[in-house]
Amino acid sequence: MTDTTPTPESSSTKKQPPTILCIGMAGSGKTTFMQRINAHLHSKKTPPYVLNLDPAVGNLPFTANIDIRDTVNYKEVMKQYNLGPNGGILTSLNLFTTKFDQVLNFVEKRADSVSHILVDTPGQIEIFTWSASGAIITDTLAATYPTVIAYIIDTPRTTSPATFMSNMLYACSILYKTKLPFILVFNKTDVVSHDFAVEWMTDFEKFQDALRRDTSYMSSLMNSMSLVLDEFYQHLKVVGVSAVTGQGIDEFFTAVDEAADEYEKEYKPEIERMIRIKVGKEEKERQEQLNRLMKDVEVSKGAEVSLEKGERK
Ligand SMILES: Nc1nc2c(ncn2[C@@H]2O[C@H](COP(=O)(O)OP(=O)(O)OP(=O)(O)O)[C@@H](O)[C@H]2O)c(=O)[nH]1
Repeated sequence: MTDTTPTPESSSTKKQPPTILCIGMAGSGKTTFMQRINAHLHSKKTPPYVLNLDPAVGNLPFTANIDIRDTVNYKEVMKQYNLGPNGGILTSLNLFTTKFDQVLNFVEKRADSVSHILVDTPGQIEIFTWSASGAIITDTLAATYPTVIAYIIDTPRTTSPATFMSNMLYACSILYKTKLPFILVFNKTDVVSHDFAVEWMTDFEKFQDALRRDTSYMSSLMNSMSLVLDEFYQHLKVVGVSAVTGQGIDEFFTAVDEAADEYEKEYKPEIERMIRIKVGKEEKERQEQLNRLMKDVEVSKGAEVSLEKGERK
């Protein structure tokens, strides 16, 4: 019988489908965007594999291959653990994460036949971005698949320099936390074009002008922070889309392809290096434990320990 277990080399050279993690503030249009990109891939006859990680979503306008709601009922979790809505969502995500190895097995079985893996995250952004389970899910997916963050922004609600800046700072914190290729998706461009945002990101003076016009108490704080963000913008891809009309979706997928290439060239070697360090550390600890055990055996001169005295009759 031949052994079909993939070696680390064969699995790392196999082309894996890019994973798109959709993250965004409540109401930014994540679910509508997921519906749009899912429909787009189906229309191209390159269907994706879809995961829904939002336990509180009422009506999902697309079919998810794996839906957290099939595993945990967040209203029951709220009752059982006496929690409010956010605690209920977080606990449901934690419970689901304990089974994530099984989820990965399902994904792996289909990885050869799907074009992308799409992941919708809970509406309350911090539940995914600042929780241990969110980090475990992100890191586990990113260890195998070229994983890309699609950060969805509600463009019409980001036109003031203050909201724009807070949104960018939030995106910046997610970029540095996940250390993954990042696409800023300016959604709802059917209502307001994202040109102002591109201008602010590429021309520092233009953003400074906008800040000067903004007389809110935050403007001096933002003035200094905008200098920091200039460096952050270098690491981003920016696209404007409308999840409702479908405009900009082709550009979004071009950005995903580029981000997936970036993952292979820059991020994957770093992720593999971190995994090697972790495995090396575990191996060292195991070896130390073994050495301690061998020492104990030496001290007792290998004499057998009688269990008879300790047995209760
Ligand atoms: N005009 C316009 N409206 C949009 C677009 N995308 C989403 N919306 C609307 O924005 C609202 C929020 O969209 P959702 O897809 O539910 O947003 P969400 O981020 O999943 O919201 P949560 O469930 O709170 O996480 C809905 O009323 C959508 O119809 C868009 O591209 N253009």
